[in-house]
Amino acid sequence: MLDRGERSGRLVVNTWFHVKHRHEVTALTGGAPEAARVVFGARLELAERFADLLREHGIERGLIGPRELDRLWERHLLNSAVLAELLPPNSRVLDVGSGAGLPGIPLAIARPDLTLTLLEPMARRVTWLQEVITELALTVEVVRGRAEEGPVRERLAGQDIVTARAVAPMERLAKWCLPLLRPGGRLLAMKGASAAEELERDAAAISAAGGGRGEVVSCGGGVLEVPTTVVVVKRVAATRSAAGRRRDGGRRTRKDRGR
Ligand SMILES: C[S@@+](CC[C@H](N)C(=O)[O-])C[C@H]1O[C@@H](n2cnc3c(N)ncnc32)[C@H](O)[C@@H]1O
Repeated sequence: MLDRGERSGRLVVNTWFHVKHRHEVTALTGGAPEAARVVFGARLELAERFADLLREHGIERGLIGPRELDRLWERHLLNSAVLAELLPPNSRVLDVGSGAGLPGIPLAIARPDLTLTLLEPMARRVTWLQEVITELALTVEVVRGRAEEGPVRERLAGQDIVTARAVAPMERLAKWCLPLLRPGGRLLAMKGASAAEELERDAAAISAAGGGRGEVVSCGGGVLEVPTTVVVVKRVAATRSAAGRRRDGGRRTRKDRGR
């Protein structure tokens, strides 16, 4: 799918969303598109090394499918890194279900000011994430576990931001991720074209889990052909169980009940 054009420094690419309509992107040496320099700046080389690691080991280690090799940058690295637009400086960020390291590793590369943790339950993926972090000398913590587990909640609660890409529907993400945020913190769920429908469908569950109304926003509009669609949900209240008790151990106040 990815074939080198005749002119030097240009690539002709069939992108994932326009398979029939070929378009051109300017390529940097090493195969990264020009947009990668805008997004990763002086840390582009680290992003290129991550792309190389995924290209060399991603398929054999069950992290990406063979079709992803040709669209690593646009669909995976850049699509993930542009989420940085929504992250305030020096935020404490948790990437739930990090898998191959998306969006967590591109965010760690693009934004070294963040305090980043990657959460992943599968042992072999945790090993991969630790290897990548060592190889790229990133300051990132990796935790093995599931977002909804008690010890994980105790250890990782109070995040400013929780990210999740291709992990679960909004209903489950809200239940798993909102308790990991500080009040006022935000869940950023990377979603596809049906983001607005999903948000509407799961609105009641999101509210019950302590989330606000939620909105669909777009990131990377200036650099990506297809901007990244993100569902943003603010944690506005403590998570409530059916019995009316807060999952965080507190009692409901008159103010809570009136919400
Ligand atoms: C489809 S993969 C996506 C991985 C990565 N975010 C990406 O976009 O390439 C979903 C990941 O979520 C992890 N996962 C599933 N349930 C989870 C849970 N309850 N808590 C944390 N991670 C979970 C899986 O182990 C898997 O690595």
